[in-house]
Amino acid sequence: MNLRIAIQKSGRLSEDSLKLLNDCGISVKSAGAKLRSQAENFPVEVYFLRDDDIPQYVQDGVADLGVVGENVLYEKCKDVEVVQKLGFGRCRLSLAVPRNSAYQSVASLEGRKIATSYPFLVESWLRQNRVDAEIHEISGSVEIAPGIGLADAVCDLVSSGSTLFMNGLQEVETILESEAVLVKKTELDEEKEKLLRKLLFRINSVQAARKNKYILLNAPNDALDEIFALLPGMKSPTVLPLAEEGWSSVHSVVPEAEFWDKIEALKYAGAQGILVVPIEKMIQ
Ligand SMILES: Nc1ncnc2c1ncn2[C@@H]1O[C@H](COP(=O)(O)OP(=O)(O)OP(=O)(O)O)[C@@H](O)[C@H]1O
Ligand SMILES: O=P(O)(O)OC[C@H]1O[C@H](OP(=O)(O)OP(=O)(O)O)[C@H](O)[C@@H]1O
Ligand SMILES: [Mg+2]
Repeated sequence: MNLRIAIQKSGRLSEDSLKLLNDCGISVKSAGAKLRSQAENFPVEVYFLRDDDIPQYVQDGVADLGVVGENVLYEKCKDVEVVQKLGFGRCRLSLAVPRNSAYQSVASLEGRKIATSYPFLVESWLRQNRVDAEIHEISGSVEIAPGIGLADAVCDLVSSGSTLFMNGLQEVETILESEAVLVKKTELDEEKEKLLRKLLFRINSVQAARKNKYILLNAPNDALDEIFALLPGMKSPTVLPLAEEGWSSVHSVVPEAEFWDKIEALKYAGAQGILVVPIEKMIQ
């Protein structure tokens, strides 16, 4: 019995999808000419596919699970269940117009032509905003459209904004924020659900580890109370005496997001020799 997982063959999500599986202790080789790969140490088989096809494959039960961007998932409207957000492939689906155009509000799109690979999402957004515009569907290189007279505006994915900039466009509306998600077929049999729970336990440990750092520092004993207040840790900090009288070593876990603020406060409280170490897995 295998869990069959569909991931993107080559593109923006491929490397992170494979890394996630590998960090979960599931060793899979990247896609070569071979488009199926059996993991060595977990009952998982990986299918390497075009990302657009993944929601359909999971809906049909050809694959049990898939890793896909929310942008593709919501465009395709397939009947699959989102199991977990994965924290990579972050981008937004945005409307953009030529930099020299006099865009003022959504109403400026009335009667205009919009080039996009996301006709369903754009259509729904236009309807919500009560704007009537024409959609011209193209499958790639969308940002070229206004420059060659194909459309007045585009709706495409943006992350750094450099593709828009290089093509003389400016972002004017965000219609969807997106990241990669793990999706599953709505009804899986009990044995596969059990494997999925096992996989999710590992994914959660990997994600928690990525969001936290292990911190070690030395501090004079009279500063410890203030330092403990800054470092709640998973339960409470570990404290070990140093060979030098009156000093201790403190170990704890700090969320990545609060990290720099904490370090400043710790130094101010008297901490020295602060070491910060990545965590490989974190089981809470
Ligand atoms: N610039 C970006 N930054 C971050 N994530 C992105 C970016 N562009 C796309 N993505 C995410 O990665 C997914 C795959 O993007 P990619 O450009 O590799 O797709 P593609 O060209 O359609 O690939 P395929 O050949 O599999 O159909 C997108 O659907 C989106 O979720
Ligand atoms: O805001 P930016 O950082 O410039 O990213 C945006 C670009 O990234 C994606 O294309 P990608 O580079 O993946 O190529 P593709 O069109 O072949 O999918 C997307 O379709 C945009 O064109
Ligand atoms: Mg695609």
